[in-house]
Amino acid sequence: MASLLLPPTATSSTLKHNNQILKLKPNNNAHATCNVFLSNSNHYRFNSAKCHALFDDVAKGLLESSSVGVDQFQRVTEGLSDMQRWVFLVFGGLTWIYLTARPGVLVGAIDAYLLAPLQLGLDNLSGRRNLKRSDFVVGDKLGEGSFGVVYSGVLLPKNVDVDVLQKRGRAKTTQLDAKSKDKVILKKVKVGIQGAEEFGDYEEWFNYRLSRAAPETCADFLGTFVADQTNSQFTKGGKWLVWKFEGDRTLADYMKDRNFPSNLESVMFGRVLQGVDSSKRNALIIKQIMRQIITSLRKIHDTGIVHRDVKPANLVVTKRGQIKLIDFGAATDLRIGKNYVPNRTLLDPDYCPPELYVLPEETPSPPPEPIAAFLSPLNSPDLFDMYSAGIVLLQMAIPSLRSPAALKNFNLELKTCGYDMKKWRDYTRLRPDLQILDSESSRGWDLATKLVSERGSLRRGRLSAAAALRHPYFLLGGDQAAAVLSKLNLNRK
Ligand SMILES: Nc1ncnc2c1ncn2[C@@H]1O[C@H](COP(=O)(O)OP(=O)(O)OP(=O)(O)O)[C@@H](O)[C@H]1O
Repeated sequence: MASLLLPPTATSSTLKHNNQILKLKPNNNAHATCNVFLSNSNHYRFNSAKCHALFDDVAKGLLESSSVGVDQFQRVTEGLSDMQRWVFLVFGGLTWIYLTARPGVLVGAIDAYLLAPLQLGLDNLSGRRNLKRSDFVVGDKLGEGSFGVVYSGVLLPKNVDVDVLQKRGRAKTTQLDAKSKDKVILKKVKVGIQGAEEFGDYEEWFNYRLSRAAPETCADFLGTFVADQTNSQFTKGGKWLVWKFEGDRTLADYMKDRNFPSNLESVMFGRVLQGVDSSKRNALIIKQIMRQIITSLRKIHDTGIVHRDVKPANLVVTKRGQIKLIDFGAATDLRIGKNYVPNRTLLDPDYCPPELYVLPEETPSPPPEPIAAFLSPLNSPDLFDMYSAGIVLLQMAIPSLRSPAALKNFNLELKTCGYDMKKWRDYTRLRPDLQILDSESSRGWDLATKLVSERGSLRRGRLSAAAALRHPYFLLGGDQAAAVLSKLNLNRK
């Protein structure tokens, strides 16, 4: 039987048993009797034998209620000296802290080796992944990266075959009168280009991973198919990735317009801001966009993923005013070290932080995947994206930084100033209009200086997504209130 040792010198012991706080107190006459005070203020006196039995009961109860783990721990630690037991405890504790610390190597491993295969099985059963080329009609080309070409397209209804449509001369998206829910985006991975196949595999992997972990942050991923080589529309075979069409324009498209940010007002806030001073409106629109970007980054960073290509062209604006991340070809998952070293051509130098790689430069380059995963909790890899988010904030708030040429000049100046925005402000010849950032006690400016900066060490330096959301810039949530109001109005109509 388990027994609780109360040394003869002990004056009292407090224990919790059956939801009662028991205070056991030996009497002055040593072991002859003891007093038991219950938390319901009852008080009992026991003789020595009863007292001993009571201690035994309490000890047994404690051991039983403290889960099987205690039992196992006892078995494991049986035969160990006190010193060895302490070493065992400290080592176990540190391992646990390491595995569960951000970005969460343990949960990452569970996701990669358990949940991913499970999702694959379920998707196969439900037919979600059984896409084939004849399910789609491919439309206009929307973009071309180093490893893929992106097209608009339409997902055909189940009973319609693209070959039949082609024979009838109706195999163009414009001829299909597609409902918006059937519109898709297709990315064809280039064939015969070194690294392209790997890029396609990574992008597929990250999209499935995010559809499990943070689906609201990115475009809805429908799956992939491999085209045969015979069909003219899908020349040369190769892998295709398919997403739901999320919106006509990216943030970059909106920013090219002279009316930015007013051109986003109705999609983000409906008519809620009518009557508000125009500079305040602009500031609120920009704040809402930044809030959404950083909230999404916090979510993906919590899953251990760093996007590494955050820029206006990779942020799609949905018709409900949501900002969604696309293009995960350069992303990395630090919990399992996936795609740790991206192809450098995938990184956009205009939005890249000075440290370039996600781990600090001191890390021997390039560490193999498991080592990258092992090191990741010790670093702050997410800060890579926060720099890019800071550049997006600057471009939105300062009109003269929006063109690619101006951004390049800005980056040259910033480099000369050692990535110190305060120095840049005195140094620049770009005559920036800082009105939006300087409004509301310069909170926007302060946030920008804490994002567009050197990475720093041990979280002293650039702000993480979670810390940025706690910055005073976001505390006065006028933008959030307006967004909620506008949604309420929409729902009422
Ligand atoms: N889910 C989506 N919904 C709407 N539009 C999308 C979606 N995905 C991609 N696009 C459009 O396709 C364009 C190219 O997509 P993406 O950035 O993923 O491809 P890419 O091959 O990396 O091209 P690039 O190198 O030009 O960025 C985007 O800029 C956007 O306009």
